Amino acid sequence: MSSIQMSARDELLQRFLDAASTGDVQKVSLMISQSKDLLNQRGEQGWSALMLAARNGHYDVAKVLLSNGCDTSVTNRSGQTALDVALFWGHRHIARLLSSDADHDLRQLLPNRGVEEPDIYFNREILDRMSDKRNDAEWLAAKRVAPETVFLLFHALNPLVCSGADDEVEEVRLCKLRSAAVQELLINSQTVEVFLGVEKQEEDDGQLAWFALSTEDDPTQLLKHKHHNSFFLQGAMPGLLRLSDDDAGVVAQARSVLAWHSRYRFCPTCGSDTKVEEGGYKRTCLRAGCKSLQGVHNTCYPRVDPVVIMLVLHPDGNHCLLGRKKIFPPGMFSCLAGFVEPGETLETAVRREVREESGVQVGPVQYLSCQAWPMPSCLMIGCHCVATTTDIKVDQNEIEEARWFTRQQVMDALVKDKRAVFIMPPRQAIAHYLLKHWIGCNANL
Ligand SMILES: NC(=O)C1=CN([C@@H]2O[C@H](COP(=O)(O)OP(=O)(O)OC[C@H]3O[C@@H](n4cnc5c(N)ncnc54)[C@H](O)[C@@H]3O)[C@@H](O)[C@H]2O)C=CC1
Ligand SMILES: [Mg+2]
Ligand SMILES: [Mg+2]
Ligand SMILES: [Mg+2]
Ligand SMILES: [Zn+2]
Repeated sequence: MSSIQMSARDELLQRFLDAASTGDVQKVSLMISQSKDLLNQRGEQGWSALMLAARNGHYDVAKVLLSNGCDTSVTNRSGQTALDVALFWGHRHIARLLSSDADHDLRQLLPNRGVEEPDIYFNREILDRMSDKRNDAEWLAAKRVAPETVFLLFHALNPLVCSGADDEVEEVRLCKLRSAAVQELLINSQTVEVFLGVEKQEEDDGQLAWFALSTEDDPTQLLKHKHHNSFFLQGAMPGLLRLSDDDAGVVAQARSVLAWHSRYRFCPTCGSDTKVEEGGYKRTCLRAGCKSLQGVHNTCYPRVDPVVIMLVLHPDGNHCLLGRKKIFPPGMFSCLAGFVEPGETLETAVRREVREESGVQVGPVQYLSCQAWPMPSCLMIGCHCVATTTDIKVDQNEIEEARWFTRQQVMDALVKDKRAVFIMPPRQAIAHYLLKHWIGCNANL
């Protein structure tokens, strides 16, 4: 476009951008004092004055632009901020200037850390795991036959529970069987047994031990002469969310270890058969000479998969980003989440998953709390973070929809107000806690 065709406005902007690009501090300052709205305007390919200064290493120009309140989160058509540009071209002093400013402002939006260890579903530990007893075969054998010992029964990873009603939502209790009731199972070589721990108590003597037993046999046969009103809880979600907080913690431990047994029957190193050791906490390869027998290998122990789950806050401090997967119940939106990949920090994983799933770029990240999630064995690492860009581009493979919701909309959903525009994740999910913590609501809703 020739300068003749340009409107006076375009021409003014072009002069301003040229001044920033060539490092003419005086001209930039003068033009801002005459027309402040030039600050965040963008020219060709969406480049702002700050990006051009960052591109060409003009520190003083960047400083003047920032001191006049220039927006550091603006992006060009390639989705780069001025900070990205400065980093790309190696102008570290400008990158430092941009990141310290941007980070400081954005960090102010993160909520206070709050309670160090909130009582989140699945996290309660009513047993002392006593891992030192896992190698004490004699002690374990004595506990196995002690009449008061508690046995929890699982079939296809579903716990045996009791309930007063047939209600689909009512809280259920774990069925605690005594050794007399599980004699047949204990001698069956197909039964997988895991020592869970002893009930927490002061005295050393008379410790009440708990075991989990997993059977492949027909559960209806097993139940014939046993507990009235007992059944295997069907479907991990939402079935497992019907347990009491005490029971949920025990199930988080038992189900994850049993799921590992069901998936790692053979040696992951050579494919040979394995034997169960250490009270159900180790599988050892039976083939002499297998590499897994030399040294310590994590393939022999139960696995835990770290998953980051994050509430992304809008740079305006008043919105948060929630998404929904196709499998969610209608109307429900929740925090974005994703598996941590090898070689990643939690912060990097948060930024990558948010970018992949929503197209939004994330700046500061703050860890809040975590949750055991035994489906089959995740550790949900709950974070708040602040976005530096706000345009949403959803990855349809993972997320059906993602939206910015206002603080008021989250409050309405939390109290189930009739104006609510979405449904909260259930109170048992850490996503619920991340949302509640952001709006500063500590009441147990
Ligand atoms: N407690 C809570 O509030 C919530 C818990 N979750 C849990 O977090 C888990 C991870 O979240 P997603 O969004 O699904 O993760 P994601 O965004 O990383 O995508 C999942 C995909 O990643 C791949 N993947 C990479 N590593 C994997 C691994 N170790 N195991 C299985 N798949 C792997 C698979 O292709 C899978 O389909 C979910 O499976 C869910 O159980 C998710 C949201 C809320
Ligand atoms: Mg993902
Ligand atoms: Mg995901
Ligand atoms: Mg992923
Ligand atoms: Zn092996």
